[in-house]
Amino acid sequence: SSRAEKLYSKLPSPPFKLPLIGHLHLVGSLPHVALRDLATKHGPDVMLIRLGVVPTLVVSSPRAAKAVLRTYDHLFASRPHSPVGDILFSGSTNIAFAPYGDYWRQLRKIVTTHLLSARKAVLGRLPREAGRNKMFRELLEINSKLLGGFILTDFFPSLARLDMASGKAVKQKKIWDDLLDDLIDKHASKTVMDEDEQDFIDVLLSVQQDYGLTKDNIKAILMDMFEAGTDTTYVSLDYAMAELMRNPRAMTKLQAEVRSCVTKGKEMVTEEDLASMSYLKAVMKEAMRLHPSGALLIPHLSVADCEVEGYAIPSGTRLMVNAWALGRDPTCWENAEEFMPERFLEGAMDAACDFQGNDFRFLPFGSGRRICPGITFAAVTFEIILANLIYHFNWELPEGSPGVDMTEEYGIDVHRKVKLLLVPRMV
Ligand code: HEM
Repeated sequence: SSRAEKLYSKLPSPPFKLPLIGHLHLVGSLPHVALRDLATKHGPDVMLIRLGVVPTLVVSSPRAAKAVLRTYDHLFASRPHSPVGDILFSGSTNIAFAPYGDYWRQLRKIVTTHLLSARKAVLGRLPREAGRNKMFRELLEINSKLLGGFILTDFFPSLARLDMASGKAVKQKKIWDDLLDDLIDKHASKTVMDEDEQDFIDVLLSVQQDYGLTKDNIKAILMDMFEAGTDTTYVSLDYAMAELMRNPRAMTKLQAEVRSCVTKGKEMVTEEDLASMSYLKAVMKEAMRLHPSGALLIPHLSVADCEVEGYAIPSGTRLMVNAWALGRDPTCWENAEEFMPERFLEGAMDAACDFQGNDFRFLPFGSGRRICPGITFAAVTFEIILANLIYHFNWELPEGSPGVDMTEEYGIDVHRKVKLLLVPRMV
């Protein structure tokens, strides 16, 4: 509307806006980096960019992040409509894309009370038929590209039906459907079992009637869990290993801690051993500070007018919070670009910093109503896997390796482009 346009025109905004595509040409292949650089010059707290026809508020300072994710969290807790999300998640009926409202609230309740409270690993109990895991990985990778937030359909809604991404999404959805229908049917025909043996699918089926979920709803939730619960954790682990290989001093320290905290002779590190591993937890935080896999979180959408940093923001504004930029802001972190897990240890400067959304410099899981519901699950998974990798092996780069390549690639999660190739040596 012309009123909204008037308000948008008052916000700081980068120059070089083009007709139709807006600032899209400035975003490039690594949007979190490009947006940080643009923000530094044109709007360090908030700036307005036009992605195609869509006005988007980009938040890049802790103070502004606190305004949109705490003070006005309730007003920014919705999601923009995504044509690709509609196709993949049957009308965006998954948690991550559902608009703010009763349906979303109910799904959050289901996952927090039934799925993520218990210790159930999503992939651990999937059938391991040949080829299936590989197919899952490929599906997840394509999904990630489709959902990354910088695809044409999102910014030129009128083109949605013509766009390639939609075509790909339709194909993609068909493959997911076949896979999930088969899994759900197999689970539905199973006889009652021990509660401990239930996986995510069993649990969802057991509450399906209470919550009035359709099969399509269940499939959308499962895709969310696979998407959010596997790649993000895996990417964070990959970054932690990559940083440890680049920082042998930190690796040595972690090895010493892990090996001393586990009872001698024990075969695996288990959850009970983790409590005393403070350096391990610091390594996890530091890897996520430098490499939050959701670099720009998931886009939010405002549902009412409000004022941020002195600017009036109209209802219906898309919001991106640059968590990657917050974690590297040289004005709020000492040696911001360096991998220094020590900063999070007791007695150090950032000892009190957690990733529960209370410290607005550090938002790898977001904050407020849309905060990741999988934090605890992700942290335990991360710690247990990294601790076991370190407990059993010394890791080396292959002979003649030029070192670890940290080049990034953007998708719904930001990941390293080149696979990490390491040689394990039994301890
Ligand atoms: C290291 C691992 C993980 C990271 C870095 C991560 C990060 C995030 C981020 C940044 C968001 C968006 C927050 C926002 O929009 O403001 C998010 C949302 C979400 N995450 Fe995670 N996540 C991880 C693991 C998991 C796991 C293990 C699960 C579940 C199995 C999960 C489920 C979800 C769901 C369902 C949402 C959408 C929430 C909503 O829109 O209400 N995540 N996560």
